[in-house]
Order: sequence, then structure tokens, then C-alpha cells
Amino acid sequence: MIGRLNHVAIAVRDIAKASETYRATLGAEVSDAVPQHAHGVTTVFITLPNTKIELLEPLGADSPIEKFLQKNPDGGIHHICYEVDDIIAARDALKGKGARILGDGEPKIGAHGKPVLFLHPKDFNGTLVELEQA
Ligand SMILES: CC[C@@H](C(=O)O)C(=O)SCCNC(=O)CCNC(=O)[C@H](O)C(C)(C)COP(=O)(O)OP(=O)(O)OC[C@H]1O[C@@H](n2cnc3c(N)ncnc32)[C@H](O)[C@@H]1OP(=O)(O)O
Ligand SMILES: [Co+2]
Repeated sequence: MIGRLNHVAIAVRDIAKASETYRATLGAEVSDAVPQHAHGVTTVFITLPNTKIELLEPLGADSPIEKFLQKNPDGGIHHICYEVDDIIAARDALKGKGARILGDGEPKIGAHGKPVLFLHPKDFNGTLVELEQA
């Protein structure tokens, strides 16, 4: 079902500082920061030859990454995002196998303008999984 690795997301407290580490220390191509109000995070994407890194900073009072950063104050890997051809078919197949779809179970438009869904980390080896329609 899953296809390409779209991105690996890292939660950080200070996205400007983290972006500078990728740009100046690691020599990577770094995007501008974009507030994603529907998701409660600000994102920066680092383009690598074979995938992307998504930096996430909390946005607003109810950010879904706030608790994670309280547990991991230095930041850390937050989720991995796989592409799927048909997100509704993938969701329904996963639900049928007992996986928990987070939120209301309906896809939201993600950072790339495509539908995304999240799967509970307890169902996937302790890793929060995002699915993005290819
Ligand atoms: C910009 C849009 C989009 C894109 O296009 O790329 C994004 O990436 S948005 C990214 C941010 N959005 C989300 O993360 C949405 C989905 N997340 C959630 O619904 C919640 O964060 C959560 C995963 C259900 C966690 O809820 P929370 O209230 O923060 O914590 P809990 O205490 O309820 O956690 C339960 C359990 O799971 C463990 N956990 C939590 N987060 C992670 C994680 N990122 N990776 C691995 N494990 C995680 C947590 O430690 C708890 O475990 P126990 O302590 O053992 O109970
Ligand atoms: Co993501």
C-alpha cells in the first residue's frame, strides 16, 4: 500500500535556529517558514536528493506537537510521511485491519496542498505515521 517516503518530520522549539543549522552547518536547501493554521504548526521543508525533512514548530495554544516537545525539550523525530495512491482506499483498508486513524478520520489538506491523514503511533511500532495522497 505505501509508496515513497515523502518526508521525515522533526519537532523543534525554534524553527529559525533549526533552519539555520540545516542551511549553514549541513549545507542544505531550506524553504521559508510557513504557518499551517489548520494543523497548529509552522513548517520549513529541507529538500534532500531523495526525500524531504519537515521542521515543525508549535503554532497556537493547542498545537499537536506541544506535548511531544514537553517530553522531548531538545526536539526529536516526530513522524514519517508515506505517499499512497488513494488515501481513502488506504484509510479504509487500514481501519479494516484495526489501525486507529487520528482526528475525525477525514483527510485534511497538508503542507503540499494534498490530502493527509495520521495513524496512531501505538499501532505502528511507536512511530507516528502520516499518509499523503501522491
Ligand atoms: C503541516 C501539515 C502536515 C504535513 O503536511 O506534513 C503535518 O505534518 S502536521 C504535524 C502535526 N500534526 C499531528 O501530529 C497530527 C496528529 N497527531 C496527533 O493526533 C497527536 O499528536 C497524537 C499523536 C495522538 C499524540 O497526542 P498527544 O496528546 O500529543 O499525546 P498523547 O499523550 O495522547 O500520546 C499518546 C501516546 O503516544 C505517544 N506519542 C505521542 N506522539 C508521538 C510521536 N510523535 N511519536 C511517537 N509516539 C508518540 C505518547 O508518548 C503516548 O505514549 P504513552 O506515554 O506510552 O502513553
Ligand atoms: Co508532516
